[in-house]
Amino acid sequence: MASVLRHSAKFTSGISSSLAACARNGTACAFPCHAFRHRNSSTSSKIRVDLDSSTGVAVMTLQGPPVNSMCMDFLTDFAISMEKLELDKNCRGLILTSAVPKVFSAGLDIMEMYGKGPEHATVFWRAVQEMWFKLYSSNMVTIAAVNGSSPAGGCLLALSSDYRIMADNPRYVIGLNEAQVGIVAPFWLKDNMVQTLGHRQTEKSLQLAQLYSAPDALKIGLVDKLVPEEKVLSTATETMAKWFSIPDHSRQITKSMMRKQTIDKFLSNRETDINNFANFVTKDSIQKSLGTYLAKLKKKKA
Ligand SMILES: CCCCCCCCCCCCC/C=C/C(=O)SCCNC(=O)CCNC(=O)[C@H](O)C(C)(C)COP(=O)(O)OP(=O)(O)OC[C@H]1O[C@@H](n2cnc3c(N)ncnc32)[C@H](O)[C@@H]1OP(=O)(O)O
Repeated sequence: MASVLRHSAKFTSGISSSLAACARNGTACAFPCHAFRHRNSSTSSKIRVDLDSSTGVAVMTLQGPPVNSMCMDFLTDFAISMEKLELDKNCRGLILTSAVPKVFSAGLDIMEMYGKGPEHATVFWRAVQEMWFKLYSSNMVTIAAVNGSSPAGGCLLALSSDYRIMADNPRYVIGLNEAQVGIVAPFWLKDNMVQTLGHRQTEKSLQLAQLYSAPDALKIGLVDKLVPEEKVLSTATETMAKWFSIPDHSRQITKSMMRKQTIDKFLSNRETDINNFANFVTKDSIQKSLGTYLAKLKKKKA
């Protein structure tokens, strides 16, 4: 709870923060103040949210270096930001992107799963479920602007969005590589992938823990569009306009109809899924796999 309060994202007026910035720099404000009239920003330790009320588009920027890994603070910030945006009548669409060079998100923070007891595993997994659930069931149009590598939990963010745009860079990878880490994608994430790629492709992707380069991800339909890196965000904004041309109520009902089965299955198995995770991740054999994987990640640098 303390952590929730500490990291509670505070929406502040864009006008006052811009003026404050000008005042801090001791410079005349370069932008006319009306340019900020409709902007609201919130920043927490891991996530920044900028909502332009005049367009109805919020940009959520992941800003947790070195790799935007999803630790408890990240998950808490994410849930709070989503709740605020969902309740904000001025917000119709959300773009997810990263401020960390070359990485969209490295997925779950492995340190949150390594060397921790079942109580921590329970709290952590509930927060992971909540992140997926809030995004997957969002009323907003959600677009992932994937401007870097996006393995595992990073791919989860993309998969649960309505549309995925990725930087056209063959060095960036995306996919669910959980099996490589010695863990298993939960059923709701597997279902989410099946809906996107189909059963056969998902089976191969998950069993082989495949990470696809951006061009390969486009080929199999894991992402919808590739654009040069500097155009990822602007393309996401243009794409949003197309989705906004459909009336919200009919688009939202259609989305919820398409996703209902997966959501219902998740909700009725949520507690079992948490218990399975806590039992699974605290097993000696799984801890050993996680330790080996972590060591490999560290060794990469040496
Ligand atoms: C019946 C049983 C069923 C029960 C169900 C059980 C469920 C079990 C669990 C299911 C969980 C599924 C859902 C999701 C899982 C995950 O997300 S697991 C995480 C997987 N992620 C990865 O494998 C990515 C690993 N990282 C990388 O590949 C690279 O870091 C990168 C993202 C491509 C970036 O590369 P680069 O820019 O070269 O950075 P690095 O030098 O590699 O890393 C910088 C530092 O960050 C550390 N780090 C990287 N990733 C993570 C991470 N995910 N968690 C924690 N830390 C990470 C890395 O070690 C470096 O650290 P330092 O060396 O200390 O600087």
